Amino acid sequence: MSKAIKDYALISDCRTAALISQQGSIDWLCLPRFDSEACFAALLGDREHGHWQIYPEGNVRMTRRRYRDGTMILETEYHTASGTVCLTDFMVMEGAVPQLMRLVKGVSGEVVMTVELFIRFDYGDLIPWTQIENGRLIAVAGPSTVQLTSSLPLAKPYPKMRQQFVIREGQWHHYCLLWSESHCKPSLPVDPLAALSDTQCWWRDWITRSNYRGPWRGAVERSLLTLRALIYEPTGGMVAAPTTSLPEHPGGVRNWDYRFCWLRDATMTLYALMNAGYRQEAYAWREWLLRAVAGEPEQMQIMYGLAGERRLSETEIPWLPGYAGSRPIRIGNAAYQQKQLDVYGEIMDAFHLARRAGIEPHEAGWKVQKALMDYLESHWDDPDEGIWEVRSARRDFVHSKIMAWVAFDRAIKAVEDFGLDGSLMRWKNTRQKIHEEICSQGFDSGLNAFVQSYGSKELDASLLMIPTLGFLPADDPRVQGTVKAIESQLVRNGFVYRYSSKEGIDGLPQGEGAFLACSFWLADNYILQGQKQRGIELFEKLLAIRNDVGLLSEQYDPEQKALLGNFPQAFSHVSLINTATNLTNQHGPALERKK
Ligand SMILES: OC[C@H]1O[C@H](O[C@H]2O[C@H](CO)[C@@H](O)[C@H](O)[C@H]2O)[C@H](O)[C@@H](O)[C@@H]1O
Repeated sequence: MSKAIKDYALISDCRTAALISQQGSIDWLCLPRFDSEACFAALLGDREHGHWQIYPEGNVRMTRRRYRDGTMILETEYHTASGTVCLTDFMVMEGAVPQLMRLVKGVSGEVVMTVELFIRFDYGDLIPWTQIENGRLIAVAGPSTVQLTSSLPLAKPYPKMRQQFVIREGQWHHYCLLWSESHCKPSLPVDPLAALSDTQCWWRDWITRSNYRGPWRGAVERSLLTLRALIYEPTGGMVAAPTTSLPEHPGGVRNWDYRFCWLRDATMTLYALMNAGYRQEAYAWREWLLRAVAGEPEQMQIMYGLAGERRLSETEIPWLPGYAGSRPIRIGNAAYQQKQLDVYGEIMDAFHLARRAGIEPHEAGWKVQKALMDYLESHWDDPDEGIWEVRSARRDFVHSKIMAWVAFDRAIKAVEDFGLDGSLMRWKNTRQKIHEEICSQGFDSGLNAFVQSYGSKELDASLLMIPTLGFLPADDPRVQGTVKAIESQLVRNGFVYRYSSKEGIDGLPQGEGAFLACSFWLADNYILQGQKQRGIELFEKLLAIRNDVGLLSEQYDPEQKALLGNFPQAFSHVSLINTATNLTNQHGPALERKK
């Protein structure tokens, strides 16, 4: 049976990441990159699809987990009848190759520990050739070698490695799993305690650069660290989440691969990081973006691989049973071929925010922005698949049109406020035309609300972003009407669903959870409307559903009280940071981006 998603914690070396259960089992690890094949895939199948567990033998009375302050180093303490043991898990930062370190420390008494290692390459399918060589376990298959070293002698690995050892108060042992290319000689593992200290310094140096000082500092810093953990250090690209196919509905088909860089998710992340004072990441992201979108504007994609790869073809993996039986398991994401007009607005907004934050302008950057604007001038009125990436017919999504308006608005501001050259009059005319069109075709006076697409009677929670984007103020009656309508139709148990779950709305079978980012956006609206206390209540309700180590997935089932969808998801953590910033800013929301 699948463990609850909330049972997992994340460790990362900003190249790849692992998910570790409360029971000390690493059930998800792709090597060497976030988007590589998994060598532990028990998350989407059974233990035999690959896992690595270190756990006390016998009865565990209590388990306590936490990250070391300001780091992505996980400490899990197991209290048993005979003693207490602490397992410290982390990925080594800045190692030559990915290395996952596990330290076992005796805290009190003595505890018998069991170690079980089952390496299966290619998402649980490929049985590696495994042997013990010079005290090291070496597993080879195709392009990858995984090597395990330890302070303890290793047991024979056929078909899996299973061993026990006793740990007494004050003792410690370690295991190190190291990846290398199979045609190369495996690298030497680093010293575990030196690696622990260096990795701790790396994360703490990073988090001390945060300028958030409000009352939700713990939650904000954990979210910032999570976002940082999802940035692929070698290129500056960022994955939406480190997993594939964690379902939006248990047993359902809404299972997607999120191990790619969405321009939308990345620009929103950049916004949150810039607000928190992280400029270096903004520079790295800008360079990544300029490389990824280089070329003809009409060939720009809505998402790319970590290094800007363009072909992300979606395939299904038939051999994995899926999380809670949720199939198919998808590798790749067909959304890369979609048209989503909002990304132009996201990019123009991100560059605008960077200019406002004093990040020095970039000549090539403005050239790219102007080329995108040229393209958008003749395409803003095209129908598209929209922010939610519907897999049905293209429509005139109101959110997409609003983001087209944002693109022109920020281009105009680049000329007016920052002295850049551009077609000011033409852009102003188009901005006005889009605004008028949205207000006449995207607003339903019967519902007194903006609707999902032109002529539709459906609501859409993406429209909660209208005031934060500066399209209309929060006290505009049409915005207030939209918030009211969303409250009455899309809010259940206090959580916001992104749109109606009616058959045919998005081309997929029904059934998904409340969308957490949308729930944070509702809190933003309360704050903008001056209802700060209501905003705080909703925000704290959302904080309460984070798991024990502060992580959120994409969606939530309020009835089952279960996190759903890929985990942890950047979108949710970005929204948490933004709402906290909004609430903390005494002089009004920081999120009003129009200025
Ligand atoms: O639910 C349908 C779609 O779900 C995914 O998209 C969602 O995640 C993206 C990454 O975080 C986000 O940018 C998008 O707004 C969300 O709707 C999936 O990637 C799509 O293929 C799928 O159609």
